[in-house]
Amino acid sequence: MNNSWGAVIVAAGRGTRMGYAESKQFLLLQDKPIFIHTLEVFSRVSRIKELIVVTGAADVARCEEWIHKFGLEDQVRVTAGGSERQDSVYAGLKELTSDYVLVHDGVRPFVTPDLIESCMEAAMEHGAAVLAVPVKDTIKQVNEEGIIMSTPDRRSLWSIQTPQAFRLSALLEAHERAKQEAFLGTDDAMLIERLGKQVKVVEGRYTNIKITTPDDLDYAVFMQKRGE
Ligand SMILES: Nc1ccn([C@@H]2O[C@H](COP(=O)(O)OP(=O)(O)OP(=O)(O)O)[C@@H](O)[C@H]2O)c(=O)n1
Ligand SMILES: C[C@](O)(CO)[C@H](O)COP(=O)(O)O
Repeated sequence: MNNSWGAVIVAAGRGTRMGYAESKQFLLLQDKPIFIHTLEVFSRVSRIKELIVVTGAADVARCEEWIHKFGLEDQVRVTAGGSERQDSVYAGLKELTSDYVLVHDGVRPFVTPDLIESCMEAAMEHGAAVLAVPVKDTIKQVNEEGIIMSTPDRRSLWSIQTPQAFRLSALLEAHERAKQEAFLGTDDAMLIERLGKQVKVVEGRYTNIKITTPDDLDYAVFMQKRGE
């Protein structure tokens, strides 16, 4: 079995929860767009031979310009995404020819090569793997009236991150099934899980945040200053 690797970096969201006119993946951290920081980490993992950025159709040209400006043009291709994250991932998958794929949020710039590689190793052993961290808070299930219904055992709860790694053929099949059945998931592992397949959880790091809201951006600036 061959083990060639590609990666899809999704960067086609609007950043509604961030609340800025500019999409959050294009905001600058130390004079560099957030998605470029993310791409630079992936470009340092030598086993990844195909690197696709998925962005909004109207942003393809400026993404290509940034990719050129930061010297990544030999490693990275850009394609247009869709209205949901899942559509964007699918658009990226269709560009790949590798045996395995990593899917990663363009707005998780603090991932590191060692985390990416540990996810890749686990996917080659188990077929599918995701990074995650154990939840630190007590989690409650709450009903529409704001009343606590249950307290799940925290020892079995993990906060799921990206990258998420899969055999490309399996993830394409899972996306096509989800599309046919009008199922929309919040991550790619869900699409594999619903086909009855196992996904291995690999312990990541709390610093691998997704920049979602303005407080995450403050934390990202702090992390950059600290040299993460
Ligand atoms: N149609 C979409 C929606 C999201 N994403 C990407 O998926 C990642 C995680 O999504 P999220 O944090 O939800 O980003 P947004 O959709 O931009 O944010 P919001 O939900 O607040 O609008 C981001 O890198 C985002 O650019 C994407 O490529 N295509
Ligand atoms: C894929 C993901 O980053 C895993 O935590 C997350 O599910 C994306 O979710 P969002 O709804 O797009 O924030």
